[in-house]
Amino acid sequence: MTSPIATILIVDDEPKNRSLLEVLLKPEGYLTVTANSGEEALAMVEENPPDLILLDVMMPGMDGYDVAAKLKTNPATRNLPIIMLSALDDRGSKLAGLSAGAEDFLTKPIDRAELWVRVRNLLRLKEYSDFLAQHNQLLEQAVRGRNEEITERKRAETQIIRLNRLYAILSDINAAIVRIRNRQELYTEACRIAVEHGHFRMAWIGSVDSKGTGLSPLAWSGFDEGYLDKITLAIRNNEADTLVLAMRALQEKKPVVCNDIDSDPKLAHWHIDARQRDYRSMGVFPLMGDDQPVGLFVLYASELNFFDMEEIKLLTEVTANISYALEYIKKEEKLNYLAYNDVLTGLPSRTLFHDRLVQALTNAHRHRDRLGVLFIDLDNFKNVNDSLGHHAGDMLLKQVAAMFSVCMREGDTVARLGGDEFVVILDSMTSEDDAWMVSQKILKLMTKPLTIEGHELLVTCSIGIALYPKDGEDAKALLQSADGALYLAKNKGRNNAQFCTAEMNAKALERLTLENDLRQAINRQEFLLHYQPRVDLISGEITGMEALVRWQHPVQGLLYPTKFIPVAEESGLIVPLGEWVLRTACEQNKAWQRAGLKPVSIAVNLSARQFKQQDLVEIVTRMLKETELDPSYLELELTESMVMQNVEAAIATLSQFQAIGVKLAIDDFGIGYSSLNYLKHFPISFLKIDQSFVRDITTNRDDAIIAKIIISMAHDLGLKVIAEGVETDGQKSFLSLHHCDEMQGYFFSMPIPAEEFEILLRERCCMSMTKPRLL
Ligand SMILES: Nc1nc2c(ncn2[C@@H]2O[C@@H]3COP(=O)(O)O[C@H]4[C@@H](O)[C@H](n5cnc6c(=O)[nH]c(N)nc65)O[C@@H]4COP(=O)(O)O[C@H]3[C@H]2O)c(=O)[nH]1
Repeated sequence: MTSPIATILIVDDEPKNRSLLEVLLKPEGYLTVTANSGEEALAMVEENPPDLILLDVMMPGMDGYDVAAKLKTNPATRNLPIIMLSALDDRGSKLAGLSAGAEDFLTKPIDRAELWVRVRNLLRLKEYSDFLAQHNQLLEQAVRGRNEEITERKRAETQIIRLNRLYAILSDINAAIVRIRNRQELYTEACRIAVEHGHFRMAWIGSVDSKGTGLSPLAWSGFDEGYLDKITLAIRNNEADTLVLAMRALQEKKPVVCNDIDSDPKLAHWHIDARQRDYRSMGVFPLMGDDQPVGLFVLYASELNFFDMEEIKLLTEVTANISYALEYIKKEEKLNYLAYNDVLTGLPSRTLFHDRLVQALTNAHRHRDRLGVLFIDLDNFKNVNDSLGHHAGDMLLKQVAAMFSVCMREGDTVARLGGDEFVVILDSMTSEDDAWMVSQKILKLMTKPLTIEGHELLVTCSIGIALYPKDGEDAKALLQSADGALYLAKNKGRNNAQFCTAEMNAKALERLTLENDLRQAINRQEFLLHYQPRVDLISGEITGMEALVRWQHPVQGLLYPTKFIPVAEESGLIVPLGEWVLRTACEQNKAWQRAGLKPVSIAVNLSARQFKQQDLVEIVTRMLKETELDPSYLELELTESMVMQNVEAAIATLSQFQAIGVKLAIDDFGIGYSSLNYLKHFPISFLKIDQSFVRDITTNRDDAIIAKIIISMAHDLGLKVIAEGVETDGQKSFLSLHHCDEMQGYFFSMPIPAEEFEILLRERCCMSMTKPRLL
């Protein structure tokens, strides 16, 4: 097939666009003609059909879609290839153009190289289809003149089938290139088309590493039966000599074919495998990027001598088009990356941050979650830039960005807005304190000097905190609040974090002071334990006690756990505090036993953080050993949520406690998961019904029913039930009536200091079952 000079009709109502396209196409050797409207274009096509049309979509009067539809419904112009031109880059416009019949679509501003490739491909396809049409005519003539050479007809038929196949591959792969913007999808589709339309037995595509030799198969289609696994193994074992054709194609950067695998001695190690799968010929076509091989398109056919000149030429063209598409995807990825990421730090950029914030706010709104935004500004960044230069400034920003990222949880976003401004989105916070804690973590992190280009620098930062929904319900309002809070932080002398409201700042300050005091309280021995008796419901005897921690604060007086346990938990101070409680409780119980008082067990509350400690069982064992308390006199109280968080790990830890003889109780039962069903898997001895059920047990029918159910189901599971917070005779009677085993509450005694509890025990006292003792 020889190609005469192709004529291209350019249809655009903008004269500037028409001239630009002419300037781009003429040097490539094409003849160009122009029309300034759809109507004029149709008239010109009728008079003198071009070889290809570049058709603008948006034109006054008849638009590009109408023109394409008209041409494609007319049998005389149906085969004219059309490339639509539009400033709209959306999928919908492209699909509308393609469904109007256009073969291809280009987005304005037109990329010169892309225009050339698309025009060249479509002209080539047209050449094939014209050629096919001519042959069809010849064939029809041949059929009509029955006596003409049969062999010639057969040859023409075979040629037509073959060309049809080539045409199908080229056109389908070109359509895939226009449609697909994802590398893997493109590979998979190209292999599928080669097998389904090109009738190859198998096709695979592999990528090549940056050294140009390491190959990894990424997509395949057709009859493989483990062949690709063997190739992958050969690659992994570095058997370059068994992959001769692939290696040659990579080195020579051009196609390599073998038209008879079975008799090629270089492929001897593949003979059996190839024969079993009916692979007779194979072709290896390199995919190129920046003049270097980036991959290979490998095709196997079940005919001998499958790859003739025409076939190789076409497949070379197909691979050139795939290579072009890969380059395009790479460019697009780079552009996307640059649009969404800060090049210096690799953090999300302002645009991506904004997208994520809007997304996070939508989720928070839907799930009624809280969300926090922190605005962070480095305090002395300008000094670094001025004194050490911009390069040092850049290095500092990179280090700081990496440090910020490290202290975030998965799901949180750290972004750089520009300069020394960073911003953090804290997703799904459990409490408002979370934002405060993260800000403190960041401030703490920044107290460590950084080494930048040999200089040791101390760079502090100021942080503004805003919370959704209270400080703003949309991205703009929230950012304004965070910015306002940052201003407050700067005004307060920098190196601190501020909320945007006075009330929140006061709370934060209080919390911060409490945490600092708590830190010193352990060393200053400001903690003490109070003990609350547990009473047997039938005999009224004291069966045990619960140790409850108190803090004798030097300024604020006696503080109760609800005031400081959450802060201790969040700051990690609960671990040393918890150990102190355990040791003191065991020591005290042993001391009473040594003094000859009635031996009873002591219950100690464990916090969630303590329960997660890897060496908790060892710590408890050590405490028991050191205090010489028999393990059967120690009970550990856990909440439902603690054991339900990781059921398997919880069962393992609880079993270890059971093995050493320590008893276990589930505290506050009923308010958590209410999964009595699960409880049978835990080796526990007691269930403590939460106060909130006991409170209204005599007045609220639901609470009464729940309490009754908990008691009877716990008994079925062999557990003892303890009711907490029993304050009245009515509550006590109800619980006795329904066979609750033990009780604890102000009705019997408030939690009391050790000396008072000792008196209770010394009296070997049966608690009064009729009148409140200490209320
Ligand atoms: N209204 C009312 N309240 C009653 C009555 N009887 C007892 N209480 C109170 O209910 C709480 C029972 O302890 P809890 O459920 O384990 O709940 C405890 C426990 O979860 C935690 N806690 C106390 N000590 C420790 C400790 O050493 N370590 C840990 N991790 N948590 C502790 O703090 C929570 C509160 O402790 P406290 O303030 O001592 O409050 C105690 C106790 O004083 C009653 O009849 N009516």
